[in-house]
Amino acid sequence: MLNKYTFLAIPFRSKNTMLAEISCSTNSNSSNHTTTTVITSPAPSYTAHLPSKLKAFFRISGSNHKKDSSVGSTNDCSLSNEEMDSSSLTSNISNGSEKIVFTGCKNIEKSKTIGSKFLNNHSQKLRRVASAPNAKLSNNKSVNKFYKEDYFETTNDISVPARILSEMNRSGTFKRTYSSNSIKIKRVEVGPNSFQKIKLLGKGDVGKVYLVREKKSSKLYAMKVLSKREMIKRNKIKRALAEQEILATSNHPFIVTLYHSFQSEEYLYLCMEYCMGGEFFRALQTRPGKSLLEEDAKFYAAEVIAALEYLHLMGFIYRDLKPENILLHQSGHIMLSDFDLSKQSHPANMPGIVKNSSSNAPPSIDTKSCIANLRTNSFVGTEEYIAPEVIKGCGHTSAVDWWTLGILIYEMLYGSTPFKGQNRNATFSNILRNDVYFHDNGIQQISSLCKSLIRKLLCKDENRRLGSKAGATDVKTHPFFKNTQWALLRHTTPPIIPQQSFGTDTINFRNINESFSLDMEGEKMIEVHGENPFEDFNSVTLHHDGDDYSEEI
Ligand SMILES: Nc1ncnc2c1ncn2[C@@H]1O[C@H](COP(=O)(O)OP(=O)(O)OP(=O)(O)O)[C@@H](O)[C@H]1O
Repeated sequence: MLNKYTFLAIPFRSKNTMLAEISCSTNSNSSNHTTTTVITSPAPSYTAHLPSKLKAFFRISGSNHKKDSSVGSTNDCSLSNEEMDSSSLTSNISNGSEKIVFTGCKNIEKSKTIGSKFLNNHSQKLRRVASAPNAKLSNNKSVNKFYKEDYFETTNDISVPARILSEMNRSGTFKRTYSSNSIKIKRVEVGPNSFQKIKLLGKGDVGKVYLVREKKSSKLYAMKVLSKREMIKRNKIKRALAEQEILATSNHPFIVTLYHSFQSEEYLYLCMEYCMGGEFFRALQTRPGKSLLEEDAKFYAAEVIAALEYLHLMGFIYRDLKPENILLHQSGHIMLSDFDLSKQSHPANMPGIVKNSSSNAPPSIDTKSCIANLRTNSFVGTEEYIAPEVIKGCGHTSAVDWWTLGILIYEMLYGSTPFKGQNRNATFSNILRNDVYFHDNGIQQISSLCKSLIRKLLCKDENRRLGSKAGATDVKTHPFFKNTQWALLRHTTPPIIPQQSFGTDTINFRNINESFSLDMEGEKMIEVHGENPFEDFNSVTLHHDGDDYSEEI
């Protein structure tokens, strides 16, 4: 007997399409079942046929639903048997050319059949809008332009509520919603002078990341400041533009949130959610043997897979997965950051459908097809994490992300990467020639299922690598993840809860000396051949529903 039915809706780029993780759990816990489906949700009228909890859950463009449910919560989204009975959860409402089919019923077998039928019949009709941000523009003005006034003045009408939700602080969980309409993009509402610099959190080769406080709201943010001069010198302009686009387009619990992006004469600014827990890398370094227990590693691997699945669906290859780029939210959940090496497919393809031959479970999503047309040649990545096809320089695809996942899982368990050599050439040679070797790490016996997963991810032939057929679905259905409740990840307590940081103490970050200070006074416009090469950098402010939990100091 089915007693819980849980949903996690993830928007696609098109506001009319969602990816929904549907978890059904039965009284006998053994038959837990999770599936992924695609829902197109074009017209508010369809909601009339859905039970009220689902109405709140799928907030569709034009509908006036109360914005009170946290997506994926077992509490607000589990339906009682009566609700399931009374509303006959199967809705198939046609509205002109668009359809919404929501599958679900008390009887899990029936649900599966309906799901399969829908996906088979309608997979060709799912619509996606290529490269359009997953959000509504608040007005028709182009937000792509370089507004001079933006970086001199702070507007007075920032309507960001500054109260802390005590529940959020107690539970440490996310309050944001992740529906397609939960972001509103507006012309940028802040500039460098709107923030007070508190501390340097990290630095890269073209920029620095600061903990800053917004003067008006007293909220803390992480501000990435990129030097235009350095970007021009190092030919990294395109990467900065790509990073802004990916951050502004993404709306996922495991991907760092962007709030503002803007530029001054000499710098680009990305104002992001401050991940108080610091780098996952640092958390790993402080563990015995710099490693995690297998079950704990499985948890982080699952969150990373969920984030990669989303990125691939959006048409992005991440290309730089490593513990340094995984940040920890104060709740302990991961947040992928640093998208300057990511690559976007223009346009992303429609997701395909994978039929599940082994059981009568409904089909799953094929994320591989979303970026099947994207093959790129640049030599990017981090030495120990680079995939063989990148070293060979014969072009690479989204399969590189599954390779890096294999390295990451190995590193989480063994405290080091599998192909590390004495120097760069030795490392590359190991990557190309050596099989992965599982030594005794002296701490725990790694299960054969886990080793099998790693071996399959670290397959040198990208066409035979796990993930090469249907993307994330291949990886998620590996028996190692048999007990993983994909839809409930966000509501699972993470193995490491970062030391609670109070205000600006940055205890989870190492101390970095600031060798030079960013001088924001007296800036000079940077031009190349009389043109502003950063003209296409989007200066925007993004309002997210449910963001009123940010810490106020
Ligand atoms: N949102 C954030 N919250 C907290 N700390 C952050 C955040 N973003 C970045 N950092 C810190 O700043 C460091 C550098 O950030 P990031 O890797 O994005 O910069 P980068 O200049 O692109 O570096 P790289 O040259 O390695 O690509 C991170 O490793 C992390 O310690």
